[in-house]
Amino acid sequence: MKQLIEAIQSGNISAFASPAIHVYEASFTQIGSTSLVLVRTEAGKKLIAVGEGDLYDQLQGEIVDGGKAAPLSHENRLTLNKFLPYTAPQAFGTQVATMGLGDRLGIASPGHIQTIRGKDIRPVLAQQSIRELALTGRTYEDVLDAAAYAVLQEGYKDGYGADGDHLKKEEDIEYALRLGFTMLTLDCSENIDNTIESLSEAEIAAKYEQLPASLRSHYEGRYLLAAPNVPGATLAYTPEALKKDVLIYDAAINFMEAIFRKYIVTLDRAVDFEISIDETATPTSPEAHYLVANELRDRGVAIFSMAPRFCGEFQKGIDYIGDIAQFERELASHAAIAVHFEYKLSIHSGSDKFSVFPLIGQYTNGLFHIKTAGTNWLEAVRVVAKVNPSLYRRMHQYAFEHFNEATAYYHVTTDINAIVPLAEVSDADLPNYMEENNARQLLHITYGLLLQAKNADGSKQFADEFFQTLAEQEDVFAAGLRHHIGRHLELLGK
Ligand SMILES: O=C(O)[C@@H](O)[C@H](O)[C@H](O)C(=O)CO
Repeated sequence: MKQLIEAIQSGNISAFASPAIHVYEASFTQIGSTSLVLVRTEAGKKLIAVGEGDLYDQLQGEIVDGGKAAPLSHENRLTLNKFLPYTAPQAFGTQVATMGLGDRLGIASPGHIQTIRGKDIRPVLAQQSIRELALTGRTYEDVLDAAAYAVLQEGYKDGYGADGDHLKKEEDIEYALRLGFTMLTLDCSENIDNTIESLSEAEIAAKYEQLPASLRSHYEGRYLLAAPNVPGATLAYTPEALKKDVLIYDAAINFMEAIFRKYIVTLDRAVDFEISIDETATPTSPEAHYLVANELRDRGVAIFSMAPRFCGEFQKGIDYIGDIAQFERELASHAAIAVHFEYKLSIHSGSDKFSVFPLIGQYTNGLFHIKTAGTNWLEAVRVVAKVNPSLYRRMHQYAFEHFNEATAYYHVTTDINAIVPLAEVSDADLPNYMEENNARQLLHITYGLLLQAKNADGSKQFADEFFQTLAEQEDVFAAGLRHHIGRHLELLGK
């Protein structure tokens, strides 16, 4: 360590070389009289600080050879945020394309930064839903810590976001905001009445008539007397369709407004407020999208992005399923509506939707928000399949045996019996599972079960070996992300 300390003191860390210590040269930073670098040793990653001053004094660590070796702790991350503002998340607003790069493991962000750096799009590195936290056993503190240290490690100073994703409960919104999350994705699925879809026209009319007359005349006056004029959007309301949309979305619109007034308007900082109506059984027609957006604008609710549920299937970790011509027609209207109301269209379950990425880039004019998460986990699984076949086989088999349990969390149409049996696949061919939709979804939605699985003695059945493998293959994992997420960006026109 002494030679490293001397190299840092001289500001010439590129001259330092050691088989036991990998220095992330891009992390080298000088603040006042403190010099700082992030390194990887056999014992894991740590900060090495040299010099004196507030930053040096406030970092918690042990003195080694005249310098300070500090853990990548939550407390030290908060200190770094104070002295290195670029390590704290920021809101981006509606005028720059953004990409959610959900990292369920806390080790993918370096590869994400290497992929996105220099492109006309900004990363939301700290994106996790409460569902993901529950399944991985992580906290939002963990998510922010991992993203901030990755930003330091890569010396990335173009800004990153932190998205409290698919938040339904006020306590979760308060939790994310308290920690400084800069994006909130309000999941309105529990306020959207999907039961309306199964009613007959007569039942819908009868239910609609039970609404207050003032509410009915409000909607009828705004949407039936004249078709909305949104350049690029094809919108036509019929009395029957309007009644259905009012019954499906009115309560959700009230929920959106209530959360906006209670949590967003009262903030002393910018937060990107996203409305998510994608995780519902009801596809969002362009007319329904316009109705929700128009009501929000007239209530003074300003949003950063809206995530409709598109026609067809945006399932996890695999390409679009559906009629691409219909998707294109409706996408044109959805994108035009977003432009009209001055927010970005948000594409959830954006992982691997390669067949429609060019359309999304085209119709949004490159101004969109897209979310990925599962595909980043699957790139880690791909690395394991390549370098640790025994572990992959055990994980695959466990996922197969527990698949039905995982379908409680994610909507998929996977046929696990179509997956080639492990016994018929050589070690060399295991990575090919990541090219097959059913296997991708098998390994995708069971991530929580796999990471939390325990042996009889309480030890982790896979997680420790999984993370050790990924730590040994850090560069392979980053290269895989650069390739795979790079393909996403290329097809999106970035
Ligand atoms: O798995 C989750 O809960 C999230 O990744 C969620 O699916 C996210 O909003 C998303 O769409 C990622 O593609």
